[in-house]
Amino acid sequence: MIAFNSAKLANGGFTLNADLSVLGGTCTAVIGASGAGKSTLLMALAGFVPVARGSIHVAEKRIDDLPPADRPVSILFQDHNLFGHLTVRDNVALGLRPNLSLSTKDRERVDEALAQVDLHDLADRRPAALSGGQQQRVALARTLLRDRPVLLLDEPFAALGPGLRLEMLALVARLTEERALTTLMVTHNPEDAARICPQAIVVTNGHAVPPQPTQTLLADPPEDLARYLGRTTPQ
Ligand SMILES: Nc1ncnc2c1ncn2[C@@H]1O[C@H](COP(=O)(O)OP(=O)(O)OP(=O)(O)O)[C@@H](O)[C@H]1O
Repeated sequence: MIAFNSAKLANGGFTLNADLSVLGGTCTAVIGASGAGKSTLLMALAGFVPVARGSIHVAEKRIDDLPPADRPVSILFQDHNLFGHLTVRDNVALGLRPNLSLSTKDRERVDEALAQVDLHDLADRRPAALSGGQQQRVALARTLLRDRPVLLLDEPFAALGPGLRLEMLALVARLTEERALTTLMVTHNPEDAARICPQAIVVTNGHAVPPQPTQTLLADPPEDLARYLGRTTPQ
């Protein structure tokens, strides 16, 4: 479980207030207009945006005073930063050992992560010989190897076609359940949010609003969310 306690997040000159908690073991969407502060919320959890007031707890433990590397968090971005000269297996192994010096046990864990994202048959290929969706799965396997209980996804599948996007969403939903992860997913696509996230946080007017049921929110959105979703009728 994640809790932002009367937190004021200071991203340069931009401030976001968050006083909310997120259920563990499930996927929660983060939605709102461009520039509203969705990435700011995720980056504060990961330790790249400072908390000027209040605190952040994960599973009852205060984390906002920890350096990024010590936080129970891993992040997947849209730009997955794979290394072109390394095989799929080595790109994944980097999540575990940055110097690629692997023990037998490490190798087993890498193979396990590859199997979880159905990439074991492609482990010896280089990223250029993979589709966009397969590349994103390599990045996801590397993220999973970090074995952190909180998974942050910042518009990870925006560049993928509809079929691959649905495939990746299903994979995230499955891994969230299997590993009892607390997943926060920033998305501009309400259908993606509704598909795998029972609850959604709306970021608007300098505030992250506590999670509400996604279906209800999208069926009857407040005015500014309706405007963002393009559902307002012109006057
Ligand atoms: N380093 C920074 N210094 C000052 N302002 C920043 C910095 N980074 C982001 N901002 C501002 O903070 C606000 C929130 O940015 P953020 O990236 O969190 O929004 P977002 O909701 O994720 O947007 P998008 O959907 O476009 O990715 C924006 O107005 C942005 O211009």
